[in-house]
Amino acid sequence: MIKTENLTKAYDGVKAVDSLDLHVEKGDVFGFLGPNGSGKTTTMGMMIGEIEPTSGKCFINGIDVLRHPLDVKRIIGYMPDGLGFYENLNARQNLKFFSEFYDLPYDKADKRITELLKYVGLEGVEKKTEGYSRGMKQRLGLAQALLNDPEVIFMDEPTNGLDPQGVMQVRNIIKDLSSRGKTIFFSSHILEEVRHVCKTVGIISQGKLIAKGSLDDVMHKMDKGTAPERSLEEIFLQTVYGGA
Ligand SMILES: Nc1ncnc2c1ncn2[C@@H]1O[C@H](COP(=O)(O)OP(=O)(O)OP(=O)(O)O)[C@@H](O)[C@H]1O
Repeated sequence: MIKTENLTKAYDGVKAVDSLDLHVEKGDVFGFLGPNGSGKTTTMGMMIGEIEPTSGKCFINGIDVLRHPLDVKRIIGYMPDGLGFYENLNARQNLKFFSEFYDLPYDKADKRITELLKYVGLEGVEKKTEGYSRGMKQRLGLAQALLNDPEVIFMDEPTNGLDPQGVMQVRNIIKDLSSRGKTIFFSSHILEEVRHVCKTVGIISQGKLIAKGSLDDVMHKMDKGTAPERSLEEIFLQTVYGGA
């Protein structure tokens, strides 16, 4: 469960995230939609305890992120937008390095890494990550985010730059994680990306949450019944970008 209360971040007096009140239920796949610069990454940064809010609060499974950041780190996984790996190490070696941040005994970590490499389709890939395609890096990033078998998983634009096959693979993994009861917070600036996997969505524009609920409800609210023939994509684009 993810809950924010009045969560706000200002940079030099300008609010990147403005009074965000969100509630994501346990087991939900929540799509956080908004254009570039709308505040998605900043919001996630505050949720995972990497960005200090200017004001407001955030709770993960009832734990206050600001007061107990390490407790929160133990139960979350984070897949950032820009993935950083040691390029001269292979996938297993990278995961081994990251596993040392968790209290996993050596043999347990090894077993977990083997399971995860299989899960994301990188089993048997021995080459260094410098030779990885973007899709392979995304899948390794996902494995990294799942190392501690987190209850709540944050993904910042996880399908960004992937080809259709890569997009499908990430979507299938998200669906599988959801079927195992994980709570997933997934950001994107593309409506199509969240439609396939998300149960509920929130739309952020210029730091403010302008709608939340089921995708149909949200689109219905934003449409205001003015042009019923418009597609969801058109309604979304008009609302957040002000386009035609
Ligand atoms: N460290 C920072 N210092 C100053 N301004 C920042 C900083 N980080 C973010 N911002 C500003 O806050 C706003 C929200 O940025 P953020 O990265 O959260 O948006 P986003 O929705 O994730 O964008 P994108 O889709 O491009 O990743 C932007 O105007 C950005 O320029």
